[in-house]
Amino acid sequence: MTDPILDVHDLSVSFDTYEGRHDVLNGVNFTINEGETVALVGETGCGKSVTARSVMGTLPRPPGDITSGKIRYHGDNLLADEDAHEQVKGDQMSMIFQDPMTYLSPVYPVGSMMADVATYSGRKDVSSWEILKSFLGHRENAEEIRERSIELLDRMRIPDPEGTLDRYPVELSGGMRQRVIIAMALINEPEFLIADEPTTALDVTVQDQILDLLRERVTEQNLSMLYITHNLGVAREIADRICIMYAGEIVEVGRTEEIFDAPLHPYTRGLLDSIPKLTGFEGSGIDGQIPDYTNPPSGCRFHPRCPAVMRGTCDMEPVEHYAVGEDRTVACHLYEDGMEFEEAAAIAADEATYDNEEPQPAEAGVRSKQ
Ligand SMILES: Nc1ncnc2c1ncn2[C@@H]1O[C@H](COP(=O)(O)OP(=O)(O)OP(=O)(O)O)[C@@H](O)[C@H]1O
Ligand code: NI
Repeated sequence: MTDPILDVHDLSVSFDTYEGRHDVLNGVNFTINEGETVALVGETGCGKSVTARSVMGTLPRPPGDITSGKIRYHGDNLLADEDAHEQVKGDQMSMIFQDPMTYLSPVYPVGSMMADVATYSGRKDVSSWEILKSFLGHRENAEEIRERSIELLDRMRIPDPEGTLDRYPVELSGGMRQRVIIAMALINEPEFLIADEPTTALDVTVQDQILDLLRERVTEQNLSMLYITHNLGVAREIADRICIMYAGEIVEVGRTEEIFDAPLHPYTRGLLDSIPKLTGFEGSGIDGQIPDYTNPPSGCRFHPRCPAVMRGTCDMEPVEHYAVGEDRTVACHLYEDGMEFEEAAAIAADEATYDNEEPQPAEAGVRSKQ
C-alpha cells in the first residue's frame, strides 16, 4: 500500500476564551489514502470544522492553539513549516466551506470570482500591478481561465454555464450556488479536497444531486477527499471509510460498510440507532449532549453518556485506539486485549459480553446524563 496523502497524528487543539481554556481536539488520528474519500462524522460541536481548519491552515490562532500533533501531507509535517503549509494549501488543497454565503462575495459575478481563485489562489505575494492589470481586464490567460470556468460549470450540470459567469450569487438557487462553490474549489485542479457539510442547507433531492456530482469529480480527477458531515446517511453515500468523532476524539474508524454492518463503539451504535430506517437497528439514540470542553470528562470522554459504561474503568482510565480486524480501530475499553473482529462484532450486536462481565448501564451519579 502506498503512503497516505494525509496523516493526521495526535492532533490536539485548545481555544482560549473569556470563559477559560477549551480543550477541544484531544489526540485526533486519521489517515486518507490517495484517491480515497474519508468522512468525518459526529454531532454538532464535536470538532469537525476545527480539524478541517487545522489541516487547511486556516485555524484562527489565537484563540486557537495547536498544542500537539503532526499533519503530514505526502509525508511532510505541515505544522512544522508554515511556508510549506501555505504552499500546499495554495497548490494542492482546496476547501468547500460550511456556509457558502460567507465564501461568495455578493458584489462580484460568478465568473470574476472564479477567475480570482484561478489567478491568485495560493499566492501571498500578489503585486498591486497584477491587481490593477486584472482590474483593467488584462488578466493573463483570461480567456483560458474563462474556458476552464465554463467547462467546470458545465461539468457541474449548471444550465447555461456561460450566462452563469455574469450572474451574482444572490441570483442563484441554493443548489446552483453550491455547484458554483464546488466548481470554484476545483478550478485549480487540487489533489486534495475538504468538503465541510456542503449539502446541509439543501433539500434531500438537491443534496443527492450534489453528492453524485462530487463523486463524479472525485473519480474523474482522482481526488482525495475529507468529507465532513453530521449525517451518517450522507457519509454512507460518499465515503470509502468513516471516522466517527465524539467530543474532539476519533472514537471509531472503519470501512463504510463495516461501520454500518457492525458498529463497534457505543457512540456509533447510538448514532445509527437514531436513523433506524437506514440500518435496521432499533434503539433510542443517545441521551445527553457533548461535554463542556473547559472541563472534559476524565477517562473516556463519552463515558457520561455511554449505555455500556464500566465504572472504575471508563471514567478513570484514558482510552486507547484498539485495532480490531483490518483497517478498523475503536477507542473503547470494551475492546481492549486484541479482540478478533468477529468477537467484537458479536459484542457490538449484544450477542456476547466482554469477559463475562455485563456492561453496567449508566446511572445518575456516574456523571449524570442531562
Ligand atoms: N474560534 C473559536 N473560538 C473559540 N472556540 C471555538 C472556536 N472555534 C471552535 N471552537 C470550539 O470548538 C468546538 C468545536 O467546533 P467545530 O466548529 O469544530 O464543531 P463542528 O463539529 O464542526 O460542529 P458543526 O457540526 O456545528 O459545524 C466548539 O464547540 C467550540 O467550543
Ligand atoms: Ni462545523
